[in-house]
Amino acid sequence: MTGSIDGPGAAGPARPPIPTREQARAADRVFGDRRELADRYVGHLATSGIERGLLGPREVPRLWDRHVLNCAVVEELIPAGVRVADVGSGAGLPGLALAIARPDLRIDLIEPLERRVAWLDEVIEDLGLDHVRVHRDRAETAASTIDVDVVTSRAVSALTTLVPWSMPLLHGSGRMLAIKGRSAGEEIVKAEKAIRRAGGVRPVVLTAGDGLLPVPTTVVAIDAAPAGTRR
Ligand SMILES: C[S@@+](CC[C@H](N)C(=O)[O-])C[C@H]1O[C@@H](n2cnc3c(N)ncnc32)[C@H](O)[C@@H]1O
Repeated sequence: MTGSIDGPGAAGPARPPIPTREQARAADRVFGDRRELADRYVGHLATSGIERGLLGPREVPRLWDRHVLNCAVVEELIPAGVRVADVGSGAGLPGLALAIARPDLRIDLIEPLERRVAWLDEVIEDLGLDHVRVHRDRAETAASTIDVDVVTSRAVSALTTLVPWSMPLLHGSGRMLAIKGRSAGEEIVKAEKAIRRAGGVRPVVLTAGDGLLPVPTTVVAIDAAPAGTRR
């Protein structure tokens, strides 16, 4: 996914895509009475998100399924009322999709690029998402200011790099949830040492959105071991 959703769009502003009947049904289930906010977010992605190069114009027809719904269904893996940090949010995926679905969470978006941070701030204000903050920072330096229960990410880096960036934000308690592709299991094997070194335990491949999306979202979940119990 890295690369295909980035880079300035050559085309002009696009129209927000209308979801198919199946996508609308899934969106109603995931966003409930906040569905209108999700529509508005997709509108931002399809217009200013493309104009300002946060996504490529080819992504417009797949904003609902490949991006917003694919990310929002991860909400089913997140307990009620917890603090969440989204590493490398870009255009707010999965962080803003989760924030729309789950007003009970407190969400910190971590994104180093200024123009992306500015866009995220504007969208958050327009949608009235008071439970979301944006931090202009890199994941590897954010642990001094951020302490959360769940760390999410999508299309940021391979697990070998992502685990040492994400685990410190949990401060020894909680879970990282990384949206991954079909090779999630192989990535876990490759990252075995990095997971152990970062204090991660019980890496598993989960799915979210079963029965809701034609292709459920694949997620790597890794728990944080409390500092005194690490081997
Ligand atoms: C390919 S984009 C993915 C954006 C979004 N997560 C998505 O799935 O659409 C990767 C994002 O990670 C951010 N990033 C790169 N290095 C980072 C770091 N060290 N810490 C936090 N974010 C980083 C980039 O600025 C970019 O927005």
